[in-house]
Amino acid sequence: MNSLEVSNLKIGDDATGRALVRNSSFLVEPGSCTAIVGESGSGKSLTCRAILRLNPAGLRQSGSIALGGVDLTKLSEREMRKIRGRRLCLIVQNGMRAFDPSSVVGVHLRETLNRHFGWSRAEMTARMGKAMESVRLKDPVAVMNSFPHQLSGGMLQRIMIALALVLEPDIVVADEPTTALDTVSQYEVVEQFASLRARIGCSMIFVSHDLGVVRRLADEILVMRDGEIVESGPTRKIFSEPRHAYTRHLISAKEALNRRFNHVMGGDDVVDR
Ligand SMILES: Nc1ncnc2c1ncn2[C@@H]1O[C@H](COP(=O)(O)OP(=O)(O)OP(=O)(O)O)[C@@H](O)[C@H]1O
Repeated sequence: MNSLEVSNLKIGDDATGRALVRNSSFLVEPGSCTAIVGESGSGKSLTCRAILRLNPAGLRQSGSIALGGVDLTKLSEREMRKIRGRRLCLIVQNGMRAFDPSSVVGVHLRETLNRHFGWSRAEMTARMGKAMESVRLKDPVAVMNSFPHQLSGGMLQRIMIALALVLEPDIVVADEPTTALDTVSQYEVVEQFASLRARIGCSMIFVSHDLGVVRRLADEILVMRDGEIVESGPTRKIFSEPRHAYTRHLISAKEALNRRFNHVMGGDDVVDR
């Protein structure tokens, strides 16, 4: 597996001249998980999409993004298409948007696998079926014959994880993949992300507003605010010794919510007033 090194990434809006991501640099080591946290509009999604070169053309971008030493910003669109999916996999917040609503999901899955491997239709179906079972999707054949709107958000995210299991990318970029799910599905999907990493040894970039999820999955954390990385470091250190006032604010807001929840549920914690 390869590392991903983002150096001096700047993204700006040509139309307004606004700086949206300011000089971001970070390294994702092979096999490790880096979480990006920060308030809405801080530049998390733009950073994720920049890695896959999926930002709109109206946004100006500079800096380098090296996957295993190869600068992705220098590749042709044709070369980049071979890397998307096969080596870099994006999982977005709303599973419904990832799929073509007019086809059953099996069509989309086979198209993706067909682009990267020379497998027969039977082999693609067999591999997807096995991966779906391993992410606890019952009856893979029925799932593959369903339209996206017939499946729940949690099922669609698990299908994306199953696809990643088959593709075995170097890096999975997950942009708030659990935000739109109910609590039970969130828990199940987070556990499937953990097991995906353990099974294929991929690295992960995981964007989440949920610091509980971040604590469960991430080795490193980047805290973004107004397009800037204001703090970064190992997860345990960020939680135990947050240096930046904004990071302390994020952590204390999360702890206050936990205390309130425990209080409402009959626990002993005192509620902050
Ligand atoms: N295509 C675009 N053109 C102009 N500005 C954009 C574009 N996409 C995003 N922005 C702006 O860039 C900033 C960062 O957006 P981004 O989507 O990266 O935020 P985010 O941290 O992912 O927020 P959220 O948690 O709400 O998803 C925001 O102010 C947003 O309005």
